[in-house]
Amino acid sequence: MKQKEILLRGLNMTRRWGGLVAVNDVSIDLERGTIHSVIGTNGAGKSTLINMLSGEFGPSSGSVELLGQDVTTWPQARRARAGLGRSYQRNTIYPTFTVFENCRLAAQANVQKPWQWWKAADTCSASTNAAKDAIERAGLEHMQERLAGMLSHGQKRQLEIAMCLATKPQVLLLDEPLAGMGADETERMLKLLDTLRKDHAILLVEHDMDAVFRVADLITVMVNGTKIASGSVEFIRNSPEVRAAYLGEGH
Ligand SMILES: Nc1ncnc2c1ncn2[C@@H]1O[C@H](COP(=O)(O)OP(=O)(O)OP(=O)(O)O)[C@@H](O)[C@H]1O
Repeated sequence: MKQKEILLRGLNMTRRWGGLVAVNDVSIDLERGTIHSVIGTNGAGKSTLINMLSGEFGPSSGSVELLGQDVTTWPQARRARAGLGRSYQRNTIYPTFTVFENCRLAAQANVQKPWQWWKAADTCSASTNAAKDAIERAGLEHMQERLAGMLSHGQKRQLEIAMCLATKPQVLLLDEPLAGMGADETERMLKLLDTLRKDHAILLVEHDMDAVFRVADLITVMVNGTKIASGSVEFIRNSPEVRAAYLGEGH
């Protein structure tokens, strides 16, 4: 049997905001070749979880391991350089730059050599290659010279994934990549996630349940900061606790 390759591991993570426990003793493994989705109602703690894994802020207790190394105290930029990519709920693109320029900037920003900013950007071939590769993988080749601000909502979300890929991550943390998308855009994004699956470990926080049930390999369900269930799509679909706590009968 193929050996599991755990790329990112959150262990017994708890995050308190004053008296509020936003995430309570949650552990999660992200494995290469797997889309692991975290679902839960508003305020369940999904963004807090993703923020602790990405390094936006640390856990109040618990730890995070990236590629077998304890990174709990590492800031986000250091984790990013070590292979952790993240896309945001909010738009992080530069609208007056092209698709290509946005990706190249993302690639350059991930290099730990600030003086490279002083070089003419087009001489920096590593960033250029990373940007081209990311654009191709995200299926945006035909619009790489287009200004990012001119893209449709769905294309902007695709660009955000491309910008994330330009940093050459092993792990992708995706916070609601389908938010606000129409049916066609959703289909395109699901296809993209499917193709990215084999090379990466993907964490998908998403409200669109139909999409989650179609694309995820594993699902973790959170309620009020606590993990109430984690397992295969079939396991979650048939779990009475999950149905009672969260899902309607439609799934
Ligand atoms: N910076 C903060 N300061 C205080 N409380 C916070 C902070 N961030 C989140 N919380 C609280 O922690 C809890 C979990 O919030 P979180 O945003 O992680 O939930 P979520 O599952 O991502 O919700 P949503 O689906 O609405 O995005 C909520 O009660 C929220 O109000």
